[in-house]
Amino acid sequence: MTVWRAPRVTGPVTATVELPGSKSITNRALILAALASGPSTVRGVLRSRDTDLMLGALSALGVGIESGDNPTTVTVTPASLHGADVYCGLAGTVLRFLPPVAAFADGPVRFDADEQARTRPQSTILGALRVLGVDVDGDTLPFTVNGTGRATGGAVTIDASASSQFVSGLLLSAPRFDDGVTVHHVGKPVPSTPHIDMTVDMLTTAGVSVDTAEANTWRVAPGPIRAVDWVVEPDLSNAAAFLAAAAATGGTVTVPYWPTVTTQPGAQIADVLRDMGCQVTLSGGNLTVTGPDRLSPVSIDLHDIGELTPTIAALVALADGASVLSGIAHLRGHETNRLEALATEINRLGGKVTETDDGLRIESAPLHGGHWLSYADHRMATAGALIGLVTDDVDVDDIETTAKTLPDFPAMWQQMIAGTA
Ligand SMILES: O=C(O)C1=C[C@@H](OP(=O)(O)O)[C@@H](O)[C@H](O)C1
Ligand SMILES: C=C(OP(=O)(O)O)C(=O)O
Repeated sequence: MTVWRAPRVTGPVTATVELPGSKSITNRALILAALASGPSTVRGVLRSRDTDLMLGALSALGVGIESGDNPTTVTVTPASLHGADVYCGLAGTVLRFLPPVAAFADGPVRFDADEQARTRPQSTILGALRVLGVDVDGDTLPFTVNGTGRATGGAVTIDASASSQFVSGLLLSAPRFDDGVTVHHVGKPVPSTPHIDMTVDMLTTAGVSVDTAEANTWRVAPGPIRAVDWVVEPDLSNAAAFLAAAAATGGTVTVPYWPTVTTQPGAQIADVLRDMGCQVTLSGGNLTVTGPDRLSPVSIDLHDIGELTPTIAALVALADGASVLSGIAHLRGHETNRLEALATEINRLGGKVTETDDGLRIESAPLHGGHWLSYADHRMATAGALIGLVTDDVDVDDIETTAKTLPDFPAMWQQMIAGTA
């Protein structure tokens, strides 16, 4: 594990930063392509730990996965699926999207993952699969889905308040079940609903009928999944850390190829930065953020966009005044307990952060250097980089963990600040 001295600037950062593909779109496109009625090409594929784990797992199940000289273009050829060992790393999208796919293998599919993944919520999707007629051994990692090549499907009621990925995972494979799948959610509100919209949108693009007329209910009809040549948008949640660098330094950062219409929750970083006093423009596909002299604090419900929390928490720790981030109790089950981790690490550098029932209260305080722990969480590592950009002597532990979704992060960050004082 490398301890990385976060590069420090004293002037405004000015840069254009091109982001690789979205993790969430890549892993959905790969699943839909693997279950489709013919071969597809996926362009703009993110190559990172989470997406390479998905590629590896699909290949182990028998799906044809090919990429030529350009690793971001992948041809996926569906095949009958067979039993396999699937390793999920710490990837929620692999942990929750692949067990339903495994129902269609003709033998046992054994799932395992990183030690840290064992505390992430998982049993909900396994219980749902049992209701849908799938034989599953175990409720926690490691577990086995005993695929038989087909499954009945039908209606299932789950509590998806711990993760939207339970809903997305069931919906992505739903058309392959004999009777389709209807998912009802009962419980506290489902977080990250834009990610469910992304799932529904991509299923619809692949010719699948999804009925969302009733609140908290998703009905997917059985039927073929059309082969689609997918083009993956840049990862807007990963873009957030770079845009936040402009906000923190009074600089200007542009991210090209910003989609005008998207289901990615990361797009909402534009509104958050505006609320903090940044100028934000979208023109000709370029999203440009210019930071203010002083950042304003914000009180904001992040329930829909929880994945942006580490970046926003780091940024509001640099603002003038107290911010409250709410609606994110479910982050305690993300890569790590993100509420505890953010409070601990910002406080270690002199910050004033308290955990609330469903979020964080972050007051302004002068920050100083120190060791920033990453907890194997890519977004904790980038949050440390952001604070270190404007704070002397911040050492970010395990910077390699950014490879979960952005393997080139240290080089991209360095390139962003090249030429800045
Ligand atoms: O479906 C997806 O691609 C994701 C859904 C969200 O999960 P939760 O609903 O568990 O927050 C998000 O935080 C995660 O990064 C990606
Ligand atoms: C919560 C996240 O990841 P995962 O897909 O592993 O849930 C994230 O990337 O912020």
